Amino acid sequence: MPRYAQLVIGPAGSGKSTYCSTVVQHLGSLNRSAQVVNLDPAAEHFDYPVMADIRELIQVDDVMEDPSLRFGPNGGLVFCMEYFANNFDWLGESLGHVEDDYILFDCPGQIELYTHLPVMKQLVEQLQQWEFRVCAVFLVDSQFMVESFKFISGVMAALSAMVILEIPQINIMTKMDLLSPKAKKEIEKYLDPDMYSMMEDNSDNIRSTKLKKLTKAICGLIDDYSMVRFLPFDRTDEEGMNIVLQNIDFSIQYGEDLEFKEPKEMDEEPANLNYDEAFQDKGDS
Ligand SMILES: Nc1nc2c(ncn2[C@@H]2O[C@H](COP(=O)(O)OP(=O)(O)OP(=O)(O)O)[C@@H](O)[C@H]2O)c(=O)[nH]1
Ligand SMILES: [Mg+2]
Repeated sequence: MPRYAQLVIGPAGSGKSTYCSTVVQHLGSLNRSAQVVNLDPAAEHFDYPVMADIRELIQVDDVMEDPSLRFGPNGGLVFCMEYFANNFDWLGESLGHVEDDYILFDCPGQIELYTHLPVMKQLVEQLQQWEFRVCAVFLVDSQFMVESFKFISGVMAALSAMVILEIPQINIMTKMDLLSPKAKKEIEKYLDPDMYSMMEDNSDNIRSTKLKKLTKAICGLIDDYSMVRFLPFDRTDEEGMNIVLQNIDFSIQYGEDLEFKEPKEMDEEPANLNYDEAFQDKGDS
């Protein structure tokens, strides 16, 4: 039987730890069990019960205080993650082997982990060897996405994680509950973005012709290949959370084996919604 994993990633403060605790609670209310592993060696606060905590293996404070290392907070975190990559046995022992596991990994927010360092890719490969079906859940804070250029840089960050990890990725805009109804309406255009018109709207702000051309080329590439879109995540909206979960479950084929063993009733709803259908439903409502 496969095991299932969500790698919860995204910039610092985007809401990763809050997402993990909200989703675990929500799954509990649906009678589905899920566990969380904290992979942030600098974590100070989270309010979910942990199945395993990287701080048992190594802590950033210890690394920073070590006189032979003398790292600052960011270098310290990179050191911790490299140490972790050399000690995956610790994670293997902590996870044990329970069939049908569904585990959320609450990852650190440093962007360099998803742009050029190999550790997250190594983690994915290790989990796949342990028979996990892994997807990435990339979070961005909706508060920062109300302007086109901030949005484009968020898209690029999501894309860089997609390219480096090479696994299915669901991109999510968090903290939707903090938006006013007007801002919510405004942000809808960013969920399934038309990058060409976004570029047109803002191209007057760019003075350099070369930069204008480059931005246009990037927007065109993203749009032509429909590479990045976002699902809204509002922790106060159960229906919306279900749509996010359906997309994630679909990407890791959660439930396929269960269906195989227990044939469905004729009139039963399909367990997995197609990504487009789910997105369409949300867009229409
Ligand atoms: N209102 C609201 N606040 C949120 C939500 N998600 C996160 N927050 C708040 O945003 C802040 C950061 O959230 P965290 O969950 O710690 O973010 P994180 O991505 O784990 O942060 P790092 O681990 O430091 O990178 C906290 O004050 C949270 O309470 C949300 O959906 N709604
Ligand atoms: Mg966190």
